[in-house]
Amino acid sequence: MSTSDPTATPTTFDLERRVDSADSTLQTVRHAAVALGSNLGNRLETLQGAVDALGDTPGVRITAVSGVYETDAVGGPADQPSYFNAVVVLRTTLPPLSLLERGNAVEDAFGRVREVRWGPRTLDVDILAVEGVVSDDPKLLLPHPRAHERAFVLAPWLDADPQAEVAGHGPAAELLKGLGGEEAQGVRRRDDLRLRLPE
Ligand SMILES: Nc1ncnc2c1ncn2[C@@H]1O[C@H](COP(=O)(O)OP(=O)(O)OP(=O)(O)O)[C@@H](O)[C@H]1O
Ligand SMILES: Nc1nc2c(c(=O)[nH]1)N=C(CO)CN2
Repeated sequence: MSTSDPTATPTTFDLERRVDSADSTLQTVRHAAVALGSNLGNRLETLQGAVDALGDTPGVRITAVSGVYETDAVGGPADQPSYFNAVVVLRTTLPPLSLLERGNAVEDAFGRVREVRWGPRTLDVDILAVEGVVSDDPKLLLPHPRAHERAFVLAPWLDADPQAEVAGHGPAAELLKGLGGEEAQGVRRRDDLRLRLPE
């Protein structure tokens, strides 16, 4: 409206502006970090498929993808195959629970079955952190409650975001150092392998 008179009739232009400004508050854009893991099937193809599927999600834009790390399985049944792990950093307008649901749908699309805790899986998608969000809802704990103690998470996360921090625990670089570095937990960067950012 060209006038501040509250009784004046709003023009179409003015109404559009007000709707736009309401939209911008509904559509908060947040940074988030998502961990990917695979230790069954074609691990590299699965991780790339997961990156592409996440990147294809309306309201999600992937801004960085880590290198690929081959990692000894932590927890669960003995003698599991090694994992390929990676981390993607993204910007999203999705509410955190919708991001989790999308991650679960991508796991299902890659044949994830849930039988044994920490058992082998074609694909695991974990939400590591969502900017400004701390959650104690067991459906979505944020930051991820075990991220700070897992070199297979911290090493690729640092790759994708050297400034990464785990709220309540500190900078990822310090946390990884405190664990004795990546080698201490059997985490090896595979320089011969690479994940592409979605086009
Ligand atoms: N930050 C999070 N990211 C992903 N899942 C979460 C998160 N917080 C809570 N969950 C819940 O954890 C449940 C179990 O997830 P999942 O089977 O992938 O665990 P996991 O990957 O095997 O183990 P871990 O949680 O130790 O990584 C999911 O149903 C989900 O609702
Ligand atoms: N190396 C490795 N070990 C794990 C992983 C993983 O992604 N990589 N995920 C787990 C449950 O999320 C349990 N153990």
